[in-house]
Amino acid sequence: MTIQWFPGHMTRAKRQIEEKLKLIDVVFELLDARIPQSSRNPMVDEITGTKPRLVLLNKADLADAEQTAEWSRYFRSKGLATHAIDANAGAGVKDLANKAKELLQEKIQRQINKGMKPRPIRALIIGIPNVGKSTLINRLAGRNIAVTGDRPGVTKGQQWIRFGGELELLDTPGILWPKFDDPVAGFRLAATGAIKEDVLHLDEVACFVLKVLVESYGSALKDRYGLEGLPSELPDMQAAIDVLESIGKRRGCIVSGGHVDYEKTATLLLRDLRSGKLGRMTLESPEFTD
Ligand SMILES: Nc1nc2c(ncn2[C@@H]2O[C@H](COP(=O)(O)OP(=O)(O)OP(=O)(O)O)[C@@H](O)[C@H]2O)c(=O)[nH]1
Repeated sequence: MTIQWFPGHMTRAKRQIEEKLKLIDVVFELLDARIPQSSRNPMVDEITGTKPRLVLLNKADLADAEQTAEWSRYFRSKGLATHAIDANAGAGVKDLANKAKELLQEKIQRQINKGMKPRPIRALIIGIPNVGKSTLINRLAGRNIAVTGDRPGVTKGQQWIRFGGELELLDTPGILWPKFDDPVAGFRLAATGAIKEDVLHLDEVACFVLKVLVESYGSALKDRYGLEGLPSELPDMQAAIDVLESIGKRRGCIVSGGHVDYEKTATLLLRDLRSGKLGRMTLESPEFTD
């Protein structure tokens, strides 16, 4: 679901997360592994403060594995522990308790030294819309539980979900707003489906995607649509439209008069990208973000 964010919403969302932080030991910051920087809330450091945090690169099954490794190195260089997961299929999810334990080692050791039995670690999942918060909560819970009531401004009784004997999770995630002020981040968010398609023009999003794909994943693009003579980069919008047109022709996205239906072609391209049919792809690299 995409929420329209206004300053009032942001303040409320921030306050709601700050309330939840009082209850927990560790934050699981969920990012989309295909766009780790663009799917990051711009105020997350400020909001989470000194609370121990684990960055989870979700949808890793759709991302370029080499790039995910690069991003993990990047976050580690910033002092943030990172772990790649696929909340849908469950890959990496069972390691979460151990990862959280590693982060809280000193605190746990102090409890043991005092002769106390360490209690389960309490965690909160936070992230922007569509990043996979509910999917991860449901996977950890081992069943579908309702979390949709936790929209900013909607209050709901909170419960703990037990995962094994060592981890407890708040059943309502913290919802953060995505980046708005950076137009390129906006295109990346639209490309992966994190923001609604009617916010940005579909064909513009498709042209943005094509530019990235031609430059980084040209052979996958060629193979998928049987394209010939694909350039190694797209210097301008017209060059991207030309590729979109070739795809439209190859896929029979034609309207009366024999013209290419750009919207239909753009929809097809974005559907293929989001479902992984084009292969595993990451749309931004860490070296460009600092
Ligand atoms: N391929 C893949 N898809 C995923 C993964 N995690 C979540 N999804 C899909 O991403 C979409 C959004 O997941 P949700 O769990 O609803 O995301 P959310 O963060 O709770 O979204 P909001 O309710 O809008 O805040 C769904 O179609 C999920 O099936 C993953 O690791 N891999």
